[in-house]
Amino acid sequence: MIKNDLLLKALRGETVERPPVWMMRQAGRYLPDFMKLKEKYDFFTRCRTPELATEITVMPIRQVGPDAAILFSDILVIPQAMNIEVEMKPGVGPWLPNPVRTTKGVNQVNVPDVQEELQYVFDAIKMTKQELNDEVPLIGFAGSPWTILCYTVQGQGSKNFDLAKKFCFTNPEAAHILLQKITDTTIAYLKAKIAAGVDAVQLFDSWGGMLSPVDYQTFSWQYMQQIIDALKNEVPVIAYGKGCWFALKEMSESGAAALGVDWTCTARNARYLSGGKITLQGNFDPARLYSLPSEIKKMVNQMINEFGKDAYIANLGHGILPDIPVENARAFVDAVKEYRG
Ligand SMILES: Cc1c2[nH]c(c1CCC(=O)O)Cc1[nH]c(c(CCC(=O)O)c1C)Cc1[nH]c(c(CCC(=O)O)c1C)Cc1[nH]c(c(C)c1CCC(=O)O)C2
Repeated sequence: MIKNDLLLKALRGETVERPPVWMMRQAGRYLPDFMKLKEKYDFFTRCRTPELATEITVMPIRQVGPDAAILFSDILVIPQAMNIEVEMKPGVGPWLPNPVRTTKGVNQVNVPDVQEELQYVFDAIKMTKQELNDEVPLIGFAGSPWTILCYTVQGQGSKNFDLAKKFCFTNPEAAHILLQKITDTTIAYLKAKIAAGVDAVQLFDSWGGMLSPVDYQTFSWQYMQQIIDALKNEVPVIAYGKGCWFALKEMSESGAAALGVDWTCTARNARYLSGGKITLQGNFDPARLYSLPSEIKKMVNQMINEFGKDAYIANLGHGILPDIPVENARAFVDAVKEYRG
């Protein structure tokens, strides 16, 4: 049904002529047209207006040419829907004026009716699917419960999420109640995204690597696993954990269709740790897109040779940086498309 189904083939582990390619955060600030819209509408207006979310989602498809679209939205629409105020402050990033740091605070957090609170996301998916006209698949996403807890407790971005960890380690009971509420909301949310038409789902555990391997199991992975269990029979799930190479074995046994890896792990190590069969996604250093296009192309070829063309999705190891020239992003995508072994 979908004309370019390379991503879906790779997620099923089928042989492909070349790997599919997309870029995390591809619907974003390195695109001049995105910056024009940013002048007119604030961040959550862009998320909440299906026409704008659709336009931004399709922008990189037309201007850079990856093999999949990812819906323009944010992982923080989930805490918003759970009755936690979230702002996007220009120059600062996410800002939560009333962070959750007590048992009482956790008790005030809702598990909402997602149809009521997040209908705008499902409308954006339906509109985007129409606009894409089955050219490429559409990826839906959510943050991992741990990564959402990080923002909910810390109240903003952080280098080490010290307050989030302090909360988990001093009040684990409340932390687990909060994580379960986020998990339940996320499952309902992603099921509704699938019903609205997304073809695959990615979980972003952007801050999983902040935890020790033991704490990762306790505070992050068990909740990721619940989400994967709930969705894996409906669409392929990609589990991305930044800095989580130590968990690749467990992740490979989870029922996820693919695992995202960052640039600190070699392809050989990632294949070894994940058992050699499961599809892997990654792992170009986003800062390497500052290199000249000719060098980017060389490095991309090397990356594909190391991962192998099958059971592989070419991507960055984390989101694209805001000041990357569009032609460098295009060099990355083109290099994968030109790959011939
Ligand atoms: C941690 C996280 C967030 N949001 C997200 C994550 C997980 C991925 C990752 O780790 O990068 C996920 C996300 N955020 C956005 C998308 C859209 C789809 C895509 O292109 O991948 C996705 C998948 C749009 C966005 N989300 C945001 C922007 C930029 C702000 C803007 O346009 O005003 C975009 C395009 C804002 C945002 N939202 C968040 C942060 C930290 C920021 C600020 C970033 C910064 O200012 O450098 C939280």
